[in-house]
Amino acid sequence: MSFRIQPAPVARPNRCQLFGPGSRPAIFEKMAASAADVINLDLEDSVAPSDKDSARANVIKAIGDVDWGTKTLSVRINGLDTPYWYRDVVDLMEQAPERLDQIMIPKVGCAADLYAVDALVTAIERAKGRQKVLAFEVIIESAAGISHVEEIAAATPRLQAMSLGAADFAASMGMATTGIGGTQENYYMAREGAKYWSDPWHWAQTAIVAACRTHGVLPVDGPFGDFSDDEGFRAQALRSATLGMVGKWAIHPKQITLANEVFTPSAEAVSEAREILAAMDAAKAKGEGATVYKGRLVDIASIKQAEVIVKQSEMIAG
Ligand SMILES: CC(=O)SCCNC(=O)CCNC(=O)[C@H](O)C(C)(C)COP(=O)(O)OP(=O)(O)OC[C@H]1O[C@@H](n2cnc3c(N)ncnc32)[C@H](O)[C@@H]1OP(=O)(O)O
Ligand SMILES: O=CC(=O)O
Ligand SMILES: [Mg+2]
Repeated sequence: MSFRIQPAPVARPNRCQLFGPGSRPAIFEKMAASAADVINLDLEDSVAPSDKDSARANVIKAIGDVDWGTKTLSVRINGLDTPYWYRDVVDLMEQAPERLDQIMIPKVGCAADLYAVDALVTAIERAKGRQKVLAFEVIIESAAGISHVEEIAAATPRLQAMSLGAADFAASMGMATTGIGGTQENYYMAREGAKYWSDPWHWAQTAIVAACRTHGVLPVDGPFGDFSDDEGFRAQALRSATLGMVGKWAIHPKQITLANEVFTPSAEAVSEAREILAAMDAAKAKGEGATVYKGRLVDIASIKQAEVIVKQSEMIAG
């Protein structure tokens, strides 16, 4: 065990991140009125190259004009492999009001990618006298990104959240699928004539969670493309929550309720966590480090597990 204390991530709800193309301003008010914790106005892959300039202008106007309430407001800029990203950063930082909370940097492949964006953002913040420190979030969605995930998580104190982007990740890894997230038909074990489906995203998710938890960054599950498949979305989200992720993207409004349900600890889970804490208080009062709760072992590690659930529920309740 390291003597270093694991840093806590930013204390804000991040159960659902709702995406919408910057080229579709008609939905901005609907996004603002939604129950998502985070809004991602997209300048990247949902915007056609011919619309990049107008989408950027739409987004900058909407940051000031729309009432985003208490939501975390984020803009996904274009990747560093494109000619668009520097203009995204310069125009957002020079023209958008300080209501903008963070930018999402896609297709990050190494820590130096974040160093470059940080340098540009820092220079403009100083030049323009911006008071609010812009936060960053990143998408791990390439072979390089997952290979360097730990150095990316440590790259800058601006970094608040990291998502797995299943679509680009699958493409970069050469995975034989066009599905965005969820169960993959051909990823199964066979035994005695039956198929047992496994989870091809699991290893990347756990790598992201470990890197994030080491460096105090929120780990988030990215898109689930088939928005007609509620059961598939819920199963994917439940797996992500079980692994330690705090939320999931919605690429259609009908996914918001599903994400919020999964990533809000249930009343039963919170009440059981509180009972475990009470059982351990009673054990400690008797000088014991371990006791029995509902027929199973609970000990000092169980206190930390229970506190994760209680703290998450208290933070969401505000
Ligand atoms: C792999 C990745 O990078 S994912 C991230 C990038 N992708 C995106 O941002 C895509 C986000 N989603 C969308 O653009 C759209 O939801 C689409 C294209 C998938 C579907 O759009 P539509 O065909 O309009 O969906 P649909 O007809 O079911 O919409 C139902 C209602 O929700 C609204 N709506 C649709 N998408 C959104 C959204 N993202 N946010 C808020 N409201 C929305 C529609 O305007 C419509 O409203 P109405 O009932 O008042 O008319
Ligand atoms: O950007 C997201 C993805 O899945 O790709
Ligand atoms: Mg992507």
